[in-house]
Amino acid sequence: MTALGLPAHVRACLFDLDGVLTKTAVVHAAAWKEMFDAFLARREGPAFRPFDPVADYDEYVDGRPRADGVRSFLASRGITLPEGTDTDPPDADTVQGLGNRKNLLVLAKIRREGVEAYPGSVRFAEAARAAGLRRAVVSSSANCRDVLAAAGIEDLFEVRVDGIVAKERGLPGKPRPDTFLAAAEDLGVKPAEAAVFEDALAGMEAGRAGGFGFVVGVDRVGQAGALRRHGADIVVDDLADLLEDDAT
Ligand SMILES: O=P(O)(O)OC[C@H]1O[C@@H](O)[C@H](O)[C@@H](O)[C@@H]1O
Repeated sequence: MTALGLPAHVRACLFDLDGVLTKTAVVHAAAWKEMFDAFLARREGPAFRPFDPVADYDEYVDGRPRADGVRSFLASRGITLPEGTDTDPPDADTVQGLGNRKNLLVLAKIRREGVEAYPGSVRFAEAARAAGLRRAVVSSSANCRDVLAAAGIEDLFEVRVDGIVAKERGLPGKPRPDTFLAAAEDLGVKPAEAAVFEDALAGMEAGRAGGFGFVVGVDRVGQAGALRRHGADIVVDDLADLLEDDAT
């Protein structure tokens, strides 16, 4: 293990964004809940079963590209909607319309509340840079670039593979490993030389499926066991826990 708490063969770090670098997983979860609950109430009446912002979010939505999250949660309730197109208005009951509605809610929340980076993640990424490790952000979010900029941390990363880049390159999102593999390739390292940092179960699966050198589960919500079952080699509460000078 190195001073960064990583195996010696690791030459690059591939960081998820929401919930790993920035405190935005809860913002996404709240926006998903607001959108799905309004949709379910309209469709099923007042006795509808609400979206659970922990269990449903983790299982069906977290870490996946936006439209995949819509489809996957609706499928869990036995609902299929027409796909629509990405220009659908936010009141259209299509997969894309629901996704657009949720995105407006996320953007409004981010505008209102701003974006904060986790201080421990910033210190870890700075330590990785100082140690000569390559660094990428790998996020399903189409808002990744704006969130990095709002948190003031975009300069810490050499490569960004996000929802927009994935769409341009035709890469399937997490839980498939393709976006992480593309980031490793862009950084010039083999998957076995890269460590993946993820808080989402879908991200863990992507890390395992891609044959990466080390998979770090970041547990912000008390799901360490599930992260391990989905592929984490190690689980930490915060990236600062990996730094030698923070070890107790
Ligand atoms: O809707 P966006 O910003 O493109 O993000 C897609 C997904 O990005 C992931 O990073 C989040 O974990 C999900 O909650 C989110 O739905």
